[in-house]
Amino acid sequence: MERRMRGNFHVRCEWGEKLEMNSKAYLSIFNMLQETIVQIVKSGSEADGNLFMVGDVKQSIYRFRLAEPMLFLNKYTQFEEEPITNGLKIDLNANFRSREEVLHGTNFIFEQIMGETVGEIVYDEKAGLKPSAPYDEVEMPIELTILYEEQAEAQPEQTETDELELKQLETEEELKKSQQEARYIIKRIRELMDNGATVYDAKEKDPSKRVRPLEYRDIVILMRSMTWSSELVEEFKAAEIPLYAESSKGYFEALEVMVMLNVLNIVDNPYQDIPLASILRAPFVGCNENELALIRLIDRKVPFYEAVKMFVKEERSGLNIATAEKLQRFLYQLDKWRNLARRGSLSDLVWQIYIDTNYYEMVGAMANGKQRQANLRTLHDRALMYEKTSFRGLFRFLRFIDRMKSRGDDLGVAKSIGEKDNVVRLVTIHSSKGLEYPVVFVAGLGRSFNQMDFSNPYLFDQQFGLAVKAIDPDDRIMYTSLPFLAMKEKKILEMKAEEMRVLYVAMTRAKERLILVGSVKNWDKTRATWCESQQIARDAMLPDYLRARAKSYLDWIGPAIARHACFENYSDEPFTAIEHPSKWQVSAISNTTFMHSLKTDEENESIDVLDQEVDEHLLEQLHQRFNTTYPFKESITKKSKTSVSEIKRVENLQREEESDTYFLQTKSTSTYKRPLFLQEKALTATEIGTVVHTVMQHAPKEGFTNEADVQNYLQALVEKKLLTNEEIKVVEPEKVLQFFATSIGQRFVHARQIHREIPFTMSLTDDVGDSQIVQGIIDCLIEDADGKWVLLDYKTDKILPSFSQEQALKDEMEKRYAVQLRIYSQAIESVLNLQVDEKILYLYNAQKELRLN
Ligand SMILES: Nc1ncnc2c1ncn2[C@@H]1O[C@H](COP(=O)(O)OP(=O)(O)OP(=O)(O)O)[C@@H](O)[C@H]1O
Repeated sequence: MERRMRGNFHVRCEWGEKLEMNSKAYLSIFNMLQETIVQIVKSGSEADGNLFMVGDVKQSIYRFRLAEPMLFLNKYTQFEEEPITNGLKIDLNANFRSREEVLHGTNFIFEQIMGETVGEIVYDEKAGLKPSAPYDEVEMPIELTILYEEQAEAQPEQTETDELELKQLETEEELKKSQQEARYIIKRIRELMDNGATVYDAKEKDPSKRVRPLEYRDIVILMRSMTWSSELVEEFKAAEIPLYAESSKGYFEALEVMVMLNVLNIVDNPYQDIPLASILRAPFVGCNENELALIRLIDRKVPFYEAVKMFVKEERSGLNIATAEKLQRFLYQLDKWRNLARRGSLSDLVWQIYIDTNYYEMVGAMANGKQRQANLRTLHDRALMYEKTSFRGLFRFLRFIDRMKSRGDDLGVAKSIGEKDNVVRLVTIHSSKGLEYPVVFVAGLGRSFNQMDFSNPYLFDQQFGLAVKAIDPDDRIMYTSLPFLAMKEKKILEMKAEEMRVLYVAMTRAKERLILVGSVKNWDKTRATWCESQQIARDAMLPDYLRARAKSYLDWIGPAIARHACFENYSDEPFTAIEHPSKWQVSAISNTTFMHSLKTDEENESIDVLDQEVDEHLLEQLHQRFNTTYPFKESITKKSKTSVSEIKRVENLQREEESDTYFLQTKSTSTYKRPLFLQEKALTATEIGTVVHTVMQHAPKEGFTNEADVQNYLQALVEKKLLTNEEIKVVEPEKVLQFFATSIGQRFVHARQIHREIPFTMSLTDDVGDSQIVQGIIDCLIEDADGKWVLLDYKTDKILPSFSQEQALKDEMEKRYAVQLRIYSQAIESVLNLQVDEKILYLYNAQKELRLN
């Protein structure tokens, strides 16, 4: 607190007789706690006391830190210019910073928008900025540039427009608002530089040196937040204008920091595959993906570190000698670092790694090199600071960093540039407070204010406490309560007042040139809305409702500017402008101006390529690569796992013998069990097949003596819940009985062993050598009385009369089921190690047995 007080206040303070302190302060960022402390330590009353406070409430932009502008305002209204009992008030509105255009323009906007109801502060004559700095006569109006999206004209001739749009889409890139604003700013900076823009230094004693050429360091881009910073950085990089973006995030995501932390992790414990792979890919080891794959192939199971060591051993005199040597050097270094980690200090180790790998110099040569080097220095500083604590060792340091990462504590990208570096700066409006720059761009003015705070179901207020949304637990509804609504309205107004002050801070940072940039979607609509303010009486400020409903800075700036004479070109109707000394230069630019034509680039490229001589070697390689056919082309269509029925189906299809003419399709394609209520209607062929199989699966070995016997057996199946009453209705008892009368039925009855429903899984290798996992279920395997093994399969196909001839039936059955039974017998032979002597199909409907070859 003492530091804060000393850092923040102009306080002449006597603490009893003992303490005398001179400090600098801004009352505008005062909060209740600070006010209370100051009230305690000051002496005397307001009229004769020793407290001196200074501040500009229009710059109070720290409400999120509980700064309370009302503290200032209360004093401001109570204190008098010629006080008797009150405090003395001195208005310091002479401005020694900015050119008059900046100040008049700022006054013009804020006189219209900042008021007590919306804005909390009255921007009157006393608050207005008075130009007092000596500048030359050059005129520099404030620039307001609106970037808008090109609206597609509504054309009745559909086809032509579509084609046109399509063409546009093909040839032009899509631009984000951040990119278009960045490109505009870049263009403007280039114009200023190319046109020999100058900077006026009023403080320079030698009058001949007061005017000097504009440099990058004189330019700042101010934004409400850094959300767009990466896009801006990218665009500036492409335009080759140095831009320094102050950022509080992204330290741990920076490539160089990640690589170095990986090195430290590996020094701590090399048995970490991913960090190790990352280091091997880093330029100081220099392996490529192929080399990493070769290392892995040495042994796929061992940790990668082991694989590296094995690779070095095996390949030192082998084909990959260059890779082995690289890795050997790395292993040697790693050993050295591991030794240092055990014996020396952590910060020395970090620095030694930078030296051994030349990584510090290397990142310096990369894009944004200074920033990267600063990031590495910060890591070293961290290690140094860590050693000053009671903790020791690399392992603990890494855990400490891990904890920081998981907590989301980012170090912020390290500051890499000093005051003297000649770069354009991108900073938040908040961090620009108190500073000044010759040329200021304020960008992103069309972006919506952040309203996140109001999406919670509760709100806090210093004055009114807590307001929550109402919850009806019975109906499970949450709705806005009246107190919540009232508090939300208050908070939104406070937020807007704060945003207004943020805009004020932004505009008052400029010494000479102020360039305001914002994007809108539809310029015609926006323009029309802005022009509505031309109807307002000229001496009146913008109405409360209009200022209160603003969603972005442009919603304030636009309607205010529309009343200035500079807006004549954009106004459809003539209007009487407010008479004001401010000078503005308004321009509206379509975003298409900043789109790079992709097509032209491509065309240029192709022309370039055509001009070049043909590289025969490259051509040969291209031919080879494009004409290569995959050697295992057939294999890619095969399933790695399949069922016997699937193989059967595929083979049958291949033979094109799905002969519906002879056979009724016995099985429907669906193999899922239908729900009971559907089954009650009528069983499908598949279901009938399943029922018959169940009956045969459980049939007693000795068979049945008569139909009643079969009927009882079926009933028993229902009782055991193996079948339903509906299902047994489709079973014809005489057909079941008949089975036992056939020769195979008799062999069944007298069999030594019977195995039924045998599931199997086996690997089948086809002619090409591809293996496939096959699964299936064998109906029945019998060892008959003579010790012969018989493979029996029940079939429920309906046989048409045209197959009354034994041979025709046999041929057809052979075609249909030979594959299946062949696989079954292969399975039995390989899994059970038996020799299948006979393969028999039992045709349940025809009540015939067929022996297959
Ligand atoms: N009396 C003066 N004569 C000449 N120049 C002055 C005078 N007072 C201040 N300046 C100059 O005006 C500029 C702004 O001054 P200073 O930063 O103190 O203002 P400030 O009120 O703190 O501004 P802000 O709060 O808006 O950041 C500086 O460049 C400073 O050198």
